[in-house]
Amino acid sequence: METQAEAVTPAPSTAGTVEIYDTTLRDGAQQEGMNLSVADKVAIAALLDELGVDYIEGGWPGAVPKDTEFFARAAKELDLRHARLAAFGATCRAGAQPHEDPQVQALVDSEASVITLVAKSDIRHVERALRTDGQENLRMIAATVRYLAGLGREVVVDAEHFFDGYRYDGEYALACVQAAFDAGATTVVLCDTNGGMLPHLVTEIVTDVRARTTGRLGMHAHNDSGCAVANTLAAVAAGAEHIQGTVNGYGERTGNADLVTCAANLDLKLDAVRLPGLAEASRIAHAISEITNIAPHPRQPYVGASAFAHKAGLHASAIRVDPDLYQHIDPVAVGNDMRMLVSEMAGRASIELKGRELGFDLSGQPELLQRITTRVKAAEAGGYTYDAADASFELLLRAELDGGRGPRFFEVESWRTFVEHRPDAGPTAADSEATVKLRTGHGRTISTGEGNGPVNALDHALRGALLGTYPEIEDFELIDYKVRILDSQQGTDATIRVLIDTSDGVDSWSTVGVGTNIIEASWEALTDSVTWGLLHRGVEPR
Ligand SMILES: CC(=O)SCCNC(=O)CCNC(=O)[C@H](O)C(C)(C)COP(=O)(O)OP(=O)(O)OC[C@H]1O[C@@H](n2cnc3c(N)ncnc32)[C@H](O)[C@@H]1OP(=O)(O)O
Ligand SMILES: CC(=O)C(=O)O
Repeated sequence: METQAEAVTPAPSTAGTVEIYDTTLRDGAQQEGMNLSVADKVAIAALLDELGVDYIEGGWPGAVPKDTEFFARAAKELDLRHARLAAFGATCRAGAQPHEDPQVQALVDSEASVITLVAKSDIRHVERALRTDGQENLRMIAATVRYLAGLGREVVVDAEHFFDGYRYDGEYALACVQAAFDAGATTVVLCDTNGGMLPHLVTEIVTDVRARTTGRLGMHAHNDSGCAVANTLAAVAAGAEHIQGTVNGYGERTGNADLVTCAANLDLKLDAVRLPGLAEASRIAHAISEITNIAPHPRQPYVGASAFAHKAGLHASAIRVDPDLYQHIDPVAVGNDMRMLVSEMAGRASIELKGRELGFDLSGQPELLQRITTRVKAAEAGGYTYDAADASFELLLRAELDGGRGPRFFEVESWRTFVEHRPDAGPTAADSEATVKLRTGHGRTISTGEGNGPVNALDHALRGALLGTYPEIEDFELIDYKVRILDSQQGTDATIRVLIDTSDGVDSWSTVGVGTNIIEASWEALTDSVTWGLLHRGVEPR
């Protein structure tokens, strides 16, 4: 069987034996709510190249105007070191010739050295969606591949609905694969377009296709059965040498196979890939989340913020001996970090390891560790949550180390706040006022603040009172404020937990306050926030 067009030079693979093909910019962009600008796409492509993927599918030029522009800009702006750009499009239309089809011409005009064609391989789709017959579809595939390969392009064929098509009419699905290889496709990618496959079916089908063809096979899995990564790995085990997926698993409906998870498994566990940027994967996946403006999923395998976060005391006690006892890999391999979470489930080992993470050596101090553990458990029983408020935990730890006192940048004399309802005020007018009286080494200060809501007014008043002594707080900005009612059956007497996230433009930190009064709880979280911020700026109490 002829599997390669002579004119085609295979892509130099940076990986082991399996090629990594990213489709974040095309299939990933088909995710509900995602809308990438051309500049976003260029920025993501640069990050994907840093990750070290072999191919970056940039979009469908000729169909989506932004994608046409992407290829034009990419040629000028991107200096790709690892990856080759692939332009995606369909085979020529039924009854047409590829050189006359404007959509095929747009692929040529994109100047991408790799062209990926989506081709029907399920006879039901051929007859019902394309409204043509099986022979004509085989002609469309062969003619389009031959035309593009003849122009010196590497041609990848995505056999759409391959698995469903194979189960319905295996001979026809295989004939589509064969037609693509015979015409010069370097790779035929078996697509689980509807995402409903299970790993044992993928193993069975890919094994059969492998036995009956000789060209490079790929796998493109959607996640509708929750098995996209497993299906991709099953395909590789059965002989596929090219995998497609998207960073963070973006994609239509439930998404595509998460490419980083797939590649990390193939690299670290199966030795089938060498991804040059794997050790930067966490940063790159998060940077791409920033660009897509879709919050990263903390429980994402390998790169999620919680992927190596340990909460249970028993886990921590074993990790203290050897982190491998509770981790499947060293997080450094994917640029992630092990984190200890302090909570009601903590034991002394959790506190010792968290202390180490924060720069305190608490080893050999069992009484101190016990005191802190007891205090944490009691506070958590009362509504505090330290696994979401590292900064407040650090202040608690410092207080225990300092005989119960802890860092003090100011002494609060009193504070008060009130809300005034004025029917004639506009919607943006401040409706609250707060007064804070406190003392620093520079003397007594009284400050009044206005705000939209009493907490905002208190924040302004506290800043006003401290700014003269500690100008550093000018940079502190409250970036998130969350309130949770802990025992809602108590009605207006319920315990309230407030979590505040603060940033100084470089770092961000989280603090917690608890009380039956939302303003009191907020005040506690606010003062912890200012104290931790000053401490970490290296400021001495003045
Ligand atoms: C599985 C996948 O995710 S594949 C990628 C899907 N991505 C997208 O669809 C995003 C970009 N798509 C588009 O911008 C538009 O759908 C376009 C430009 C491609 C086509 O738009 P239109 O010409 O208006 O056609 P429309 O979208 O209504 O229908 C698709 C046409 O392509 C045909 N078609 C579908 N698949 C193929 C194929 N593999 N080969 C050739 N023709 C195909 C359909 O039969 C239909 O033809 P018809 O116009 O004769 O009915
Ligand atoms: C090609 C493609 O995106 C699919 O079949 O899902």
